[in-house]
Amino acid sequence: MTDAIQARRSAVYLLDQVLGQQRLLAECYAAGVLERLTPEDRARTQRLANETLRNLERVDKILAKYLKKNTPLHVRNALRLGVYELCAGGAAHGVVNSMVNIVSRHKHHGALKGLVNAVLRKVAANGPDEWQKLRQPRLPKWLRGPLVEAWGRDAVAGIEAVHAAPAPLDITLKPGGESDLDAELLPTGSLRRAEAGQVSALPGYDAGDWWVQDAAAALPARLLSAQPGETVLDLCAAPGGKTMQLAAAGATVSALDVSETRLTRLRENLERTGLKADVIVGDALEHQGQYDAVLLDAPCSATGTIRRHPDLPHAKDGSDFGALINLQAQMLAHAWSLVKPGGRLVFCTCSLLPDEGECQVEDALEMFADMQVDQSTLADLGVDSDWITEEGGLRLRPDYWAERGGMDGFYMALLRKSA
Ligand SMILES: C[S@@+](CC[C@H](N)C(=O)[O-])C[C@H]1O[C@@H](n2cnc3c(N)ncnc32)[C@H](O)[C@@H]1O
Repeated sequence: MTDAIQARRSAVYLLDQVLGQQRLLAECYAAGVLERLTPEDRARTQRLANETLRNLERVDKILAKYLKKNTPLHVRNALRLGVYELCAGGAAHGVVNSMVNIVSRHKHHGALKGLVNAVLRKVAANGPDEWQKLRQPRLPKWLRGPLVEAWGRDAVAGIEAVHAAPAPLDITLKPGGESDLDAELLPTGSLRRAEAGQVSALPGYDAGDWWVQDAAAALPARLLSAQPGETVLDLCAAPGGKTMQLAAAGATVSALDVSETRLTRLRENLERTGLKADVIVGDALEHQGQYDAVLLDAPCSATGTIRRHPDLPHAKDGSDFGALINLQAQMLAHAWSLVKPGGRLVFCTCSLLPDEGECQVEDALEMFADMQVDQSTLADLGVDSDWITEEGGLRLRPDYWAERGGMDGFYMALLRKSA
C-alpha cells in the first residue's frame, strides 16, 4: 500500500527544489531527500514529480486561467501537481483533499487551502477536456533555439514528441546472462521493455546478469570494442554502465571518477554483476599513464537525457554550458596524452548540442596531427548509416527509432592514434 499524501507531499517538495532552487532531482535524491519513504512511495513520488515537470507547459496553461501571478511557489506547486493528476485521470476527491491537506499544513501559506480547493474543483470539472486541446510541450527557448539551428524545426518537434512520454527500460546483458526478460531485442543489441516496473524484481537482477543502460548509452563502449587483456581507462566512469561493458569484454579496466559518491554506486554495480575494475577517485585532468584504449564520457549539458530527466530544462538555463564545453576540450586533449601510440580513444557526450560533440572532435582533429577518426567498428553497431556524421562520428537523437520508443541523445567518435 502506498501512502498517497506522503508521496504527493514529497513530490511537491521536489517541485519546490527544482522550480524554486534550480536543483536537479538527481541532486535531491543523492542528498537523501527520499530516504525515509518506502520503495513504493519513493517510486510514486518520483513518477509524480517527473510527470508534472514533463507536462509543466500544459499544467501552467490550465492554471493561468484560475491563478494570480503572485501565488506563493509552494502553493502553486501543490496546484501544479493537482492539475497534472486530475488531467491524467486521477480521482478528484483524493487529489483535491491531498493538496488541500498539504497546503493547510504549511506554516506561512495554510490560509490558502480554500484557494487550492476552489481551483482544483474547477480543474476537475474542465481541465481534462482543456488538456486534450493543448499543444505538445516544447523545450524552453534557451535550448530550443540552438537545437532548431542544429537540427531544424521538424527534428526538434520530433524530439519533443519523444520527450512527452516516459522512456522505456533498456537493458545491457552481461555475456551469458539471463535473457528471459520479456523484452524486445534492438538492432544495436540492447534489450527493451516498454515499462520499467520494479527493476530489482526482474529475473536476473540479483544474479547480476544485466544492468539498466539506455540503448544509445550502450554504444560508446561497443564502438571502442575493447579486447580481452587490453588495458582500458574509463575516464569519467561513474555510475559505471560503460565500465561494466568494458570489463565484461575481458579488458583490464581502470575506472576513474572525481565523485566519491557516484563511485560508491559504481562499486555496488561491479559487486552485483561480479565484474572487476580498478576503481580510482581522481581528477581526469591530473591522471597519468598509458593505455591501449581510453573511453572519455565527458561531463556535459546532458540535454540528450531530458525524457529521463524532465527536470533538466526547468532547473538549468544553459549558463553553465560554456564552462562545460571548455572542460570537455581540456579533457579530450589530456585523454589523448594517455593513449599509447597505435591506441584509440572514444570521446562521447549525452548532449544534443554539436558544440559538445561534432565540434569537439573537429577541433581535436585540427589540433593533433597524430589523430584520425576510425570508422572500422561503426558497421558492427546495428545503427542506421544516416546517423554517421561528416567527420566520421555517430550522432544519436531521441527522435531516432521514435516508433520503437526513441533513445537518448548522444554523440560519439572513435579516434585512432598513429603508431
Ligand atoms: C556522463 S557521467 C559518466 C557516466 C558513466 N560513464 C556511465 O556510463 O555510467 C560524467 C561523469 O564525469 C564525472 N566527472 C566530472 N568532472 C570530472 C573530472 N574532472 N574528473 C573525473 N571525473 C569527472 C562526474 O562525476 C560524472 O560521474
